[in-house]
Amino acid sequence: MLRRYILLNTNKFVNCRHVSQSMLQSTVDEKSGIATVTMNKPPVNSLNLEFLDEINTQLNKLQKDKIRGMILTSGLQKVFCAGLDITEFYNPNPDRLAKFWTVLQDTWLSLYMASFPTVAVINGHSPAGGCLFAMSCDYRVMVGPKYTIGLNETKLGIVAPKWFQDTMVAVIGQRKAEVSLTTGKMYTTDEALQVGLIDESLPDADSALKKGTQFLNNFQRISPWAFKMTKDISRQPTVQWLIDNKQKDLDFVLKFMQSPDVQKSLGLYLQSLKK
Ligand SMILES: CCCCCCCCCC/C=C/CC(=O)SCCNC(=O)CCNC(=O)[C@H](O)C(C)(C)COP(=O)(O)OP(=O)(O)OC[C@H]1O[C@@H](n2cnc3c(N)ncnc32)[C@H](O)[C@@H]1OP(=O)(O)O
Repeated sequence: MLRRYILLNTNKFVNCRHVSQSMLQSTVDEKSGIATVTMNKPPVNSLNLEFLDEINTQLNKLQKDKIRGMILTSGLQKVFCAGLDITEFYNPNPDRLAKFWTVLQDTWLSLYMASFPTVAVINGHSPAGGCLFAMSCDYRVMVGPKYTIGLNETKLGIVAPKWFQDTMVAVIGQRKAEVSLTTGKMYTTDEALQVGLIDESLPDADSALKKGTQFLNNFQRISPWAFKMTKDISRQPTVQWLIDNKQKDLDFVLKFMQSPDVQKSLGLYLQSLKK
């Protein structure tokens, strides 16, 4: 493995393994075994087929490398992740859409059930799929106060799939999730903290990264096996539906996304984004 000194987001030089450099940068601190995975796909880290594939491959690699923890963050100025790339849904090629959705399912399962502890350092806006990724980590630290986070699918005229919804229920509870999902609510950092969607709010990215690292350091004294078993038991009810219904979920999406009404809503939403 290539060893070198590189500059991390913390502006400190640390001795680390440099794992990859493309849309995703991943570094592992040799001493702590903590990986920092930085999404860097301008302009907004939207999740298309290729990007998701890269994220999933990296998560699987980190698992094999037996890292001790992971921070997921963004290298962009003001966006953590804009969610799924809407152009994957608009006038889709059915074969590509099927691949895209399958890789999304797999990436979510890899992240949600990661064998190592994970922290999302949310250093920018985090709508829809971006919020799903953040909620799938074990801890969320968000840079405030100006960014927003939430599952806004209804505002696009689409529906958050059951496993997106269940992930939110697991974080903020049934009642709050229901109101949040039906209204497509995007929370400010303060609101997200109040409702329990994030665990901490920090004024800048450096202190958020430090806080995330502090959280991961808790696990130095915890057996990785005990951690993983506990997480599996806790998260099993949320993942089991997708594990049992991957094909049904895919069939739903293929049908739903090719319906004229949904295409019309998506077209209007894309236009409004371009404006
Ligand atoms: C029985 C029911 C079963 C249901 C089965 C169906 C299930 C379907 C589920 C579908 C689930 C979807 C989840 C999603 O993630 S959908 C994506 C939702 N994302 C958003 O709504 C975010 C939209 N973006 C923004 O709000 C903003 O861009 C931002 C993130 C706040 C950043 O703002 P900023 O001002 O910095 O940037 P711009 O808005 O100017 O954007 C720059 C360019 O990027 C393009 N863009 C933005 N977001 C996306 C995106 N998600 N996908 C593709 N492209 C995106 C934007 O158009 C600009 O492009 P331009 O430079 O060409 O103008």
